[in-house]
Amino acid sequence: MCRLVLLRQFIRPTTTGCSNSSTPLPQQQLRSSSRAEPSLCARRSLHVGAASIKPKPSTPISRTARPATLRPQQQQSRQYSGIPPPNGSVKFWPFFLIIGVGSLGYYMLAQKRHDILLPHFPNDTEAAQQAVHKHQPSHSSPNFPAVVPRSSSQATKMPPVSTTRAFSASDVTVIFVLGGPGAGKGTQSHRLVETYGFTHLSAGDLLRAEQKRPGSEFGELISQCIREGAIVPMEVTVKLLENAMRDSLREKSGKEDVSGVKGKFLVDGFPRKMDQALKFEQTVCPARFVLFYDCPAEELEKRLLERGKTSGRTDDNPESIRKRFATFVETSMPVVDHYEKEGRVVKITATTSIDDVFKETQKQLTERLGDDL
Ligand SMILES: Nc1ncnc2c1ncn2[C@@H]1O[C@H](COP(=O)(O)OP(=O)(O)O)[C@@H](O)[C@H]1O
Ligand SMILES: O=c1ccn([C@@H]2O[C@H](COP(=O)(O)OP(=O)(O)O)[C@@H](O)[C@H]2O)c(=O)[nH]1
Repeated sequence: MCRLVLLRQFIRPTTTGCSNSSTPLPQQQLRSSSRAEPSLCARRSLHVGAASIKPKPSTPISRTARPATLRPQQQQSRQYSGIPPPNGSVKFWPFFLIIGVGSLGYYMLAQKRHDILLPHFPNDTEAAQQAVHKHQPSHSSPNFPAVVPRSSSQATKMPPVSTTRAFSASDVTVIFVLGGPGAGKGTQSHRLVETYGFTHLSAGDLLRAEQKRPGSEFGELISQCIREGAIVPMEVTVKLLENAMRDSLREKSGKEDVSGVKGKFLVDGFPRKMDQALKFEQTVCPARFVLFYDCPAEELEKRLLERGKTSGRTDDNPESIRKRFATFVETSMPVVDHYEKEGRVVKITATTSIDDVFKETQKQLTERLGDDL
């Protein structure tokens, strides 16, 4: 894909040039940077070592050269350092007391920090994903996203993901809407809602709403992922989408049980990672196809910086944009490639005007969906 090539060219110099980038560093880069650190340390210690082991003029001290007797002042000071007290017992308890109190203080501080901090989010995006994936899905909170209080012993748990499909593809039409950040997914989705009555589910909007929800167990995790341009663990996003679909069908039908209720959904900005794609199609509903808005990085960046003037989003800034581009190329494009191999991608050039992009979208959807549109 020529646009992809452009995007890859665009991000390469920035991602490889920044050492504190949150995007996944190529393994080689990681390895070389970890090799560089010891050598820096080695240089430092060499420097210190050279100073400390500088040979002093040798003045051999022979036993015979020592003064035979100590002056009274010296004798007194030695009583406090080396010579045992008159009663013969050395007092060790103050040392034990200090060590004991110090250890207890350190332990309490460590416990407190452990409770306050969410899973440590390292700079490397892939490492961050691994860190959060260590938290296994909980099988005891079926009403996610419910208010799950964080007790001191409770780590962040992922919501459960069901193993059967929540909706039937014969009732529900799902179209994934993908494209780089700022490609116009949201803009085109809104138009499609107005014209065809789709239900628009933006994964990013759902995550931002969950982030703000008082008592959300995932708020801090989501906020960190979004700022870092990383992908929130799929359990969270898949469950949010499933819940939103169910809510929409319930609202539409006025029934609690939504089996047999028809609906058509634009799932915007999802799936951004292969695991999400597979999990959603296995457990929620298979997608009909992917609407992919193709746009070069230069244009995306221009649009995002413009949007950032008014969006209030924590990730519409140059640093986060760079990270999002890298995540898009490395993690999300393989999803598009996967669906393309299956003949399930409808590619639309997103560089023309909003109206023209929409006309092209309508044309393609009509061809694909026919009466279902
Ligand atoms: N075809 C287009 N031409 C110019 N600007 C566009 C176009 N499509 C969207 N935009 C603008 O670009 C910005 C990003 O669009 P948006 O739909 O929010 O992108 P996404 O949902 O893909 O992140 C918005 O400010 C929007 O008005
Ligand atoms: O399935 C998703 C969709 C979004 N995000 C996060 O939400 C951010 C914003 O996504 P959105 O689709 O709102 O914005 P875009 O980047 O497309 O402009 C992304 O960078 C990710 O951090 C995520 O983790 N999983």
